[in-house]
Order: sequence, then structure tokens, then C-alpha cells
Amino acid sequence: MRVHFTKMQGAGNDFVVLDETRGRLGLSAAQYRFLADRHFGVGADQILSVRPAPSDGVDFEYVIHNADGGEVEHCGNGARCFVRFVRDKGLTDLNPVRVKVKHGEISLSLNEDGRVTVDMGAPIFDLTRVPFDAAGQAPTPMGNFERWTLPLTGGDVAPVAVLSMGNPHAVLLVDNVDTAPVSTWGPQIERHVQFPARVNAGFLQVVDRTNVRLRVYERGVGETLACGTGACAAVVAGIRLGLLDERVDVETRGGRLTIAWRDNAAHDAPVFMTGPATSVFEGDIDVPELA
Ligand SMILES: N[C@H](CCC[C@H](N)C(=O)O)C(=O)O
Repeated sequence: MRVHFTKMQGAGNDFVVLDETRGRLGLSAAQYRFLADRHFGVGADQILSVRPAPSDGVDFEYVIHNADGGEVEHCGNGARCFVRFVRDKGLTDLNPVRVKVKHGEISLSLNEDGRVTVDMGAPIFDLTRVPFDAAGQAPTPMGNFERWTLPLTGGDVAPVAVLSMGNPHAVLLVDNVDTAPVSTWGPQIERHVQFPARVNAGFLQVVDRTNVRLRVYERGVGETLACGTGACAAVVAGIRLGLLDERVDVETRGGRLTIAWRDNAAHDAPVFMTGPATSVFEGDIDVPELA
């Protein structure tokens, strides 16, 4: 099947974007994996499929598949690239644009400086909705939040804050992201038995109350240069742990994201993420029939 695609990136998290507004391609998980493959396909962390609005109240739908072919609930960097795509392609001149993702509905605004601000929705702390299995443990209180102790191999234990942005996140505090055990602890946390749907593992270095550094070992991908929902989850956790103020610049390996969250008594205020979105190139590729 000949497929036209647009390659995009947001803070170095990269995407293959497919225009399905005039009809679906009907790709299989194996074909999504092929498109994401950096040797045999185009290469990307996620595949974004842009589709017409499924209902009133939103302008579009977009569907997200990780490089491993699995469909996921939310993608922050992808959301910014989505809105850049629909504007560049003349599919809308609305601003903000409302879009349906698997997790729910979000609103995206293109700013004068070309960056995009996304209302990412409220964080979720109900462990059953992450999902996270406490396995009979009791968490350790910190600030007005808590951390859980994940047993890893070799007797290591990882103290993690657990929450969801619609997709699951485990956030660890580290002294220096450059020396953090991302490649060794990341895969163990991603597939830890206490996360039945797996999890994105964030390694958070607090520089001061308004600046952090972050690396994320993403579920279904591995380490990416940036993770938008991961930046949201890390800042929200940092605020609740008592370490951060309500507006934080997040330095990732691929660029800077700005996260704002004004916590409230119910902890259900929306999280706002602002960052770049860039279209890199367009092309066509023959996608083999893969079941
Ligand atoms: N790997 C994530 C999905 C993509 C999230 C990330 N690329 C972002 O910008 O939020 C997951 O499995 O939940």
C-alpha cells in the first residue's frame, strides 16, 4: 500500500503523521511498527492518524500508536504536532482547535511565536485508573503526595510517584539526569508487574522551584528526546511533592517545554503545556501487507 506521510517533531519526540481525514488506511499494528522502524520504515517514536471529528463538540480526532504498534491514550508532543499539521494542511483555521484523543477531549492553541499551548486535562491520581497495583504496600508521604517503593532486580528499589495524564507515569527524583539509570531502570519500571498496562518512567532532576531537567523512558518506545505527558506528570508530581512552583520550565534532551498547573484542593485543575512543533519533511512509502 502506498502511503503519504508527514514527518514531524516536538522537542525531538518524532512522529509520522497520516492524513486520514478523507478515509482510513486500515493499518495493522505490524504496519504501524513498520512505519516507526528507523531502519526499514520511516522512523518515529509514535504514529499519529488524523481523522474527522467523531462527534459534535470537537473539530478532529487523532489516534496515537507507539513504535511498538500499541494504541495509547494521550501524547503531549504529538498534540502540538497535530495542530501544526491541520493548520499547515489547511484542514482548519480554527484557533483553538478541539480534538478527541483516546483519553478524552483536549484543546490546542497556536501562539504568535509559533509555539503551541495544550490544555492537557487534569491529572489522575486514582491508582486504579493509572493503573497501579500497590501490592499491599503503604506509600511514603512526601509534601501532599506520596511515593511508592518499586523492587527492581539486584536488590535495587525505585521510589516513584505514580499518576496518570490519561496515560500512566512513574516519576523518580534523581540528582542528575545525565547520570540517572535510565537505560537500566527504565525498562524494568516500564514493564514492572505493579503496572498492569506498563508505564512511562520519568527521571526528574529539580534544578530550582521553576526549572527542572527530565529524561523519560517511554512505554512502547524506550527513551525519547522528550515526552509531553511525561513533562506534565513530572511537574505535577513535583508540585505535589512540595518541590516546584505552579509554572515550570522543563529541559529535555530535545528542547524546552513549559508546564503550568495551579493545584487545588481536589487536585483536578487542568495542566497546560507549551512547546514547539515542527514539520520536517513529507514523503511516500510502500507499506507491506503485514497482518
Ligand atoms: N509512550 C506514551 C505515549 C506517547 C507519549 C509522549 N510521546 C508524549 O509526548 O506525551 C505511552 O505509552 O503512554
